[in-house]
Amino acid sequence: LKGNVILGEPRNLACLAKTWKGDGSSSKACLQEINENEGVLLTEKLKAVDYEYREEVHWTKCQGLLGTGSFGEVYKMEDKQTGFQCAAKKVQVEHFRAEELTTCAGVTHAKVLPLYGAVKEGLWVTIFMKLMEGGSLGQLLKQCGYLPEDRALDYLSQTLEALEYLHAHNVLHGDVKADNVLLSGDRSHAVLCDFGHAAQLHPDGIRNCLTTGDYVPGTETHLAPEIVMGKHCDFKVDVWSSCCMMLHLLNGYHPWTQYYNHPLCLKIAKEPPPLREIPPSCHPSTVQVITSGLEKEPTKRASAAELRMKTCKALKQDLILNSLSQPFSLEEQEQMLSC
Ligand SMILES: N#Cc1cccc(-c2csc(Nc3cc(F)ccc3O)n2)c1
Repeated sequence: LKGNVILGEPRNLACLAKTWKGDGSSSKACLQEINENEGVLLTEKLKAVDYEYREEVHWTKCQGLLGTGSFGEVYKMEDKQTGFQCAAKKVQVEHFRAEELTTCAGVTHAKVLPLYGAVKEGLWVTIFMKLMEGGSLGQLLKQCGYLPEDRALDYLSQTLEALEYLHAHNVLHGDVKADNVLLSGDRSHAVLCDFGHAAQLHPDGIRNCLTTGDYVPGTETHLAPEIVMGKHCDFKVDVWSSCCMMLHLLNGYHPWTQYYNHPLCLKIAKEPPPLREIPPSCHPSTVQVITSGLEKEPTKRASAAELRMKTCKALKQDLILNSLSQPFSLEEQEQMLSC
């Protein structure tokens, strides 16, 4: 069995990933394809052996399912040689989008989940990422129902930090939601993950239409009006989604779902923004944040950078007014005030 798995650089992974386009699953699924093993590992902690990196041979899943990502399930895995553990998402080749890797391969930012590499083995692509002990924000929400206002603001602020960086690098995430925000063990740090719906926008500012080509829209309840109307889209679609996530964090349910049945896209296009879903208990500065991010007209909508500033101001207001009631550690309060 020959393999072609190397220790390499993000750019090597980005160009190899483009050859993994889904059409391999058509006529070319010959025997050679089934046993093919190629990829790029970006860290020494994952070690290929004689250019091979195969499941059960060089790495193995440990414990159960961590979660479900876009187009594939996520497992905790262990490298058999080094004992290093990380997260791994297995995607069938025909559902694999090269953008999942090309958009985030070269990205290093404190609020974006680090990529450790990706390997194709037969008809499967496995993507390796840093393990986040705290699980996803979506899982935290399922456990505790909904979040207090300042915790929600803090996670929104960290998500907007990631979006600010990605947008500055012409990357649109495309599926911002609580399930794609992962937490550190103590749940104080949040990182954005899962670039399965990401797109690289051309910096010349011409807005792209996301409903053409192989683009698969993100989560319906979080889709911006311009996407459901098939209009040209830009980074502002992520800002809209981040405020849909904020409503989800505060209420414990996705926007629109308490008022309408599926398909929701017609309502998202026709109805005013779901501002009535902002809890009445929210501080005016928090209302202002969500209102600025849920502007239907993208040109009027706040950018990720602008919304992060507003979120930080709201946090400071909230913290000062509520500092006694929230059981935040002093370190956490300092972290929030520093944002
Ligand atoms: N660690 C971890 C962990 C725990 C729970 C959910 C997730 C999760 C949700 S989407 C997600 N995507 C993802 C995970 C990978 F390992 C590699 C590529 C991915 O797109 N992961 C990760």
